[in-house]
Amino acid sequence: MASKASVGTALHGSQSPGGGTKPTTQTKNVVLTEAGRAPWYDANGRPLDAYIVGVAGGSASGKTSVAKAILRSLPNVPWVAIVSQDSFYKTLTREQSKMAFENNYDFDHPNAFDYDIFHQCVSDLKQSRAVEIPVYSFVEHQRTADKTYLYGAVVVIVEGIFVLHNPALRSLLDLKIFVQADSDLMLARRIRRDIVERGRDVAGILDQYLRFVKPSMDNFVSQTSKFADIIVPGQNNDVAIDVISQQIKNQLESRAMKLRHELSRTPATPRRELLVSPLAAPGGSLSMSRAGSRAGETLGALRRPDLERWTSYSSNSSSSSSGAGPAMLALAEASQDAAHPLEEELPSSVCVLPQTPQLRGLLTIMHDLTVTGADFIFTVDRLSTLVMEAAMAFLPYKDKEITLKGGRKHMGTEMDVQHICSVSILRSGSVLEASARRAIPALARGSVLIQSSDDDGEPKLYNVSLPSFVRNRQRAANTWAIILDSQIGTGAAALMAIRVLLDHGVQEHHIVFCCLLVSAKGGVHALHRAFPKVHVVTAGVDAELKRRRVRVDDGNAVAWRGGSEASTIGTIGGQGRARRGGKGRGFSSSGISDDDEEEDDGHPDDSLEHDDGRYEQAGRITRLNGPGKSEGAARRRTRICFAIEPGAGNIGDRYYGTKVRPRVMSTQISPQVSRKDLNVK
Ligand SMILES: Nc1ncnc2c1ncn2[C@@H]1O[C@H](COP(=O)(O)OP(=O)(O)O)[C@@H](O)[C@H]1O
Ligand SMILES: Nc1ccn([C@@H]2O[C@H](COP(=O)(O)O)[C@@H](O)[C@H]2O)c(=O)n1
Repeated sequence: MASKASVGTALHGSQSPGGGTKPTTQTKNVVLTEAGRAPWYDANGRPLDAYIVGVAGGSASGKTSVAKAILRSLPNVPWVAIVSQDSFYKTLTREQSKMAFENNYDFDHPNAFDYDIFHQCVSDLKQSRAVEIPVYSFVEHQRTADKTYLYGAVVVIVEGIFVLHNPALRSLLDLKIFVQADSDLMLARRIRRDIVERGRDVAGILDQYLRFVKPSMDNFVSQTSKFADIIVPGQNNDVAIDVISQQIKNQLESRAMKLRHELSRTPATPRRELLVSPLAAPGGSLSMSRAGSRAGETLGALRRPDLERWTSYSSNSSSSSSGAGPAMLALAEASQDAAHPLEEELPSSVCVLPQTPQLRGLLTIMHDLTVTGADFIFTVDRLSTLVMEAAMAFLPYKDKEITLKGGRKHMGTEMDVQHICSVSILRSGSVLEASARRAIPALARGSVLIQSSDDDGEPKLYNVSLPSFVRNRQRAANTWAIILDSQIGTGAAALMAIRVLLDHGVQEHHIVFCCLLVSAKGGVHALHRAFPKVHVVTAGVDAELKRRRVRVDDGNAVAWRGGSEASTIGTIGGQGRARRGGKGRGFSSSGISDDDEEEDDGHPDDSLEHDDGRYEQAGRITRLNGPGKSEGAARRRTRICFAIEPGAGNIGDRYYGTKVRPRVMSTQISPQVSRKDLNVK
């Protein structure tokens, strides 16, 4: 008889093999994802509100059915969640539970619900935070031990008999709907549903209906219809659903963010190209002979301001000591031999490994597109190890007494973290994973799959996979997270990954971002502006972030320079728009004009575009269709993207030996519910 509600199971009652009916598991907390989630935060990293729809009405009026119909009408909205008020019934005492099984407990009084946790949950979802929703069993009249993890919904539909009753809850709703149905229709539906899905018998249903359900409808529920923006009939409501879905689409469109170009803007710092990197010498030659030859060329090292910042954060944390300070200071002292020309060009949160001749040598191999795959992998692994070792200095340490030979005591240190995980930005972040685990064997692994949209170049979040301690808000607050990515260009993916962790409750100063390469003129500035407490540790810095025209190869952006693949960080402009032959929507909000995203400007495919609008051809040029192309296939097969210069190519692709990005057509985030489960056509 007992049946636990869990997400992802059938949403409707089913026939038992014997032909009779049996109560089935049912829950209404579902998420359906069809596409990646576009940025849900502004350029400062502040989250924008999710759109919250409230659906109230009498029991069996059709609230859940209306919620599902709205969900079906929003196929292009990536993540839509339905949350049921049932999840927030108060926990019953033993006595109350006995009453419930005897149909003597009033589940239709407003006091039957725990509005505090209900409000907190909806408020968290509105602020795009991850939540864990209680799972309720109508058969047991209790919450089960399970919880449903929910994260990433762009639209949240909250349904329940008292959704419009509580003023605080009402104030969270962007759209208020009341479903109206005749009481005899509601009773007929309820009898059938409660027998099939909730394990009840007719006598009990009628008894409960007359004593509690009907009076509640008359005294409380129907009164709340006056708060509704729209009254929807409980049947034949297609037109109403259309109107509602159009309203939601309009609202979402007006909130859409365009961040990529904004993040790629060159910060207003003086040009010091000769001082930026030995790899950024005039003409783009990779000059090892310059490595370490002048103190002025040394890139920024782990710097004292970072240590002070770290120390002040860690002293706020009760569990941390400043044990890492001395280690960091030692590293910093060792690199105090030179003034760092990039200090002005890199934000203080970016820590660049001391540019020793050895490190420059490794960076040179990584930048060299002619090295063998084995050499490249070997080099990337070594660089990853160096980066990870440096990153360890940002973790908290505490005193630890040990016993030496002969019984003497000695005070040492040990890492002081409750939970720690790596989060790879798939897939190029995975190249650092092995080194991360070598440095911290207990490291739990997580990942986020972020890809640039073919349509508008914006980063899209397709999947989030985090250890269970990050999915729990309390434990997430005590978690340290090391984000792994091979390079930071515009900073768009980095910003998104950090936002995901913050949404789960990981503290900003507990996040360390590890990468092999950043662009001095790229998104690290935007990253610092948005999240100044996140430390970025990198092996190298390249000078520029360049707009580059790339060929589109089967949906993957491939940039060509001298016949070799260059590093493409993100794209602007898209196949879809070009195929339609128009210029598409301008990106006025991000400052990109239609001219910026035009598909044909008469320039070669691998030309670099300077800030002043000049174009430059570098290396041997491989033209796709020759200069001056204006129509047809060439138009359809190029787009603008951003690339780090000089760049090391797509490090993930070079490491894994293919330039094909993981393609995600549609994906689901936990809980796993398919359109089929929802009977979505
Ligand atoms: N428009 C409709 N036409 C036919 N049956 C419906 C309709 N809307 C709901 N029902 C049925 O009524 C029952 C209760 O509907 P539901 O949407 O679960 O109501 P509520 O969430 O308000 O309790 C379900 O068995 C459902 O299949
Ligand atoms: N253990 C419970 C809890 C609630 N109910 C009834 O459910 C109704 C609300 O759910 P709807 O899907 O119908 O909106 C409410 O009228 C309660 O009487 C129950 O029977 N047992």
